[in-house]
Amino acid sequence: MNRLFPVFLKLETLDVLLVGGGNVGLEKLTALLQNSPDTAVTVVAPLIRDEVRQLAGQHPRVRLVERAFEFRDLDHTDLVILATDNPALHATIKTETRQRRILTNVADTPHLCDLYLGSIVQKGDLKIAISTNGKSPTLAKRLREFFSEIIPDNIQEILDNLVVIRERIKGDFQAKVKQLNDLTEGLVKEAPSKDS
Ligand SMILES: C[C@@]1(CC(=O)O)c2cc3[nH]c(cc4nc(cc5[nH]c(cc(n2)[C@H]1CCC(=O)O)[C@@](C)(CC(=O)O)[C@@H]5CCC(=O)O)C(CC(=O)O)=C4CCC(=O)O)c(CCC(=O)O)c3CC(=O)O
Ligand SMILES: NC(=O)C1=CN([C@@H]2O[C@H](COP(=O)(O)OP(=O)(O)OC[C@H]3O[C@@H](n4cnc5c(N)ncnc54)[C@H](O)[C@@H]3O)[C@@H](O)[C@H]2O)C=CC1
Repeated sequence: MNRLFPVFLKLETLDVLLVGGGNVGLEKLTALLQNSPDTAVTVVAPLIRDEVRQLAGQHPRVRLVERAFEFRDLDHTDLVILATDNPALHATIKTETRQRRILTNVADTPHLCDLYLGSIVQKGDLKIAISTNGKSPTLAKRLREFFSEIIPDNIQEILDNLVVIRERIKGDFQAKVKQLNDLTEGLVKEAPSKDS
């Protein structure tokens, strides 16, 4: 059983610290900004890759701090992602964030993580987060590709229509729930095959 509890964070209301600006840092920053482009992210690292700089250039709330991590970087931080090439530093920072009760993801180090990043399917307002319980991020990535392919492109249209219908339906809560369930029943029923 996978005991992780999934949530959808309003990341744009939080202050995120990313320690490390190399390949792994770039991957994590990309994941954050693809989902929540206006997030305030402070990237701290002595060496920052050009791709990270480019990304920061496109996102005004990303701040680059070109020096080694200092404990004061944890002040006024809600969420920390560690992505340096220094595992001993990760362990030291994690001890401090634990004490300060700041949730922390340590890239590629499940036993130090309070949370894992998921593989994310995005189609307009629809978002599906996938976890393999840390067993195979590659399978999570393949499943993302699979779901992106099979979810119809008009899903946003369906959602937009449902918003209108949802606002229009009168009556008590139970009646509203029933109507919405009846309306959407066909969406999950298999389409009849040609010879049936
Ligand atoms: C536990 C977790 C913690 C965390 O990092 O958050 C973790 C851990 C580790 N990742 C490792 C490696 C790789 N990670 C990826 C990719 C992704 N990894 C992501 C999440 C997670 N990775 C969390 C669990 C998620 C879950 O439950 O499934 C994704 C989903 C989200 C994201 O990072 O944004 C993103 C895909 C996004 C997408 O494309 O959809 C690839 C594939 C690739 O890049 O093509 C590889 C190389 C192939 C391989 O090794 O499988 C290693 C070994 C490192 C080493 O060998 O040193 C560890 C450590 C270990 O397993 O012990
Ligand atoms: N590149 C990849 O896809 C993978 C990398 N790894 C491992 O992950 C680790 C990181 O890899 P990369 O991102 O490729 O390394 P990298 O060398 O590209 O980046 C390391 C980053 O950490 C920063 N850093 C180092 N000391 C710091 C400090 N004291 N404070 C703040 N920042 C500091 C550097 O300035 C740099 O920005 C390595 O140990 C690597 O072996 C594991 C699996 C895949």
